[in-house]
Amino acid sequence: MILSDPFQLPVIDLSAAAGPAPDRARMRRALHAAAHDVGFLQLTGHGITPARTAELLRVTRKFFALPEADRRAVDNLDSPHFRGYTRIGDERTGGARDWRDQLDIGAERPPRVPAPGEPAYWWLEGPNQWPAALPALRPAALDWIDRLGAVADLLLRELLTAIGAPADFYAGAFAGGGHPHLKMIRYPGSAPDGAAQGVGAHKDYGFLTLLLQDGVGGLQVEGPDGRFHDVPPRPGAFVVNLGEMLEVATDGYLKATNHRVVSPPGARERYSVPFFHNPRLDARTSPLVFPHASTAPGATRDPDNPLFAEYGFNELKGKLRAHPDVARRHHAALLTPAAAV
Ligand SMILES: O=C(O)CCC(=O)C(=O)O
Ligand SMILES: [Fe+2]
Repeated sequence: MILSDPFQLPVIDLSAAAGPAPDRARMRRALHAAAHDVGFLQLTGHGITPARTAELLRVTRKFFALPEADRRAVDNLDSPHFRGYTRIGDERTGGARDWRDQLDIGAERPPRVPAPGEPAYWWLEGPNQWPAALPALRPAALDWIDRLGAVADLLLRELLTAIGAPADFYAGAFAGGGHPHLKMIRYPGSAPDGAAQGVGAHKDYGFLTLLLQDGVGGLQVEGPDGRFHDVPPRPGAFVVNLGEMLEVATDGYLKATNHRVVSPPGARERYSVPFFHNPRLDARTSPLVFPHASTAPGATRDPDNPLFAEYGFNELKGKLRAHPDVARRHHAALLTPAAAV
């Protein structure tokens, strides 16, 4: 007998949002269950064409194929805004080294250096660093941010409707475009010491993450049994997971789920591009008004990972922890937990 894998992620076809009412209702029921029970799903029917997706992966691979000097020309050590290139082994999750390199990109905005008394999270706003050796990257990345922002916005509205909340409850938190974040990532195979941590177990900081992964695999999700389960790549689908803000907003009714990436074996490379649908830095995530609020179990309480309702503090916590070299170089004064908030 073949047992079905209980961790096969639910597949949600977002095109049903514009379809006949019965299809829409069925999709919303499935979305409600996925967000409440698992916190992860595979998203199809999102309207991003295979050609556009292939082009983004092509430009991602090209960036990592540039000579090291061209990648180092946009080193994130030179950005107080945590933008640019992080070398393999310079990022940390759960206190241990991640074996990946990456390019961090956000909305292209002028720097907003916090004045005395203003929250330190304004450091997270600022210009990107674009690789001069690959001019095609900038338009491709900014276009992807726009398009996935629109998909994520629709998905969030469908999710809020699905659980009985007003669809536009968080419109104010995203006013002006929110604080989107795109990460182009390469996992360059196994580390020389044999450690398998591509990226360590973590939750994402914001509302929703839409992940494009290539065909290699390695992403794993923590199940209710506390074990990590593979999320096999599904061609044409984005892996979607809920971030800490939705867990905070719903007092744990919706789940931000731990996930990690196991390094590909040997010298095999894996590429992925998560898009993080984050609200404005100064958005205070108000508790969601919805009919299931009374059954919410409470958000996770982990002394090593406090959850902040004001989004900017939640992201700043993560960035200081993940990029200690950038933090030491530009933000030494923020390195005590009390200073960061
Ligand atoms: O590369 C992946 O598949 C996941 C990456 C991830 O979880 C993250 O960067 O937050
Ligand atoms: Fe993540």
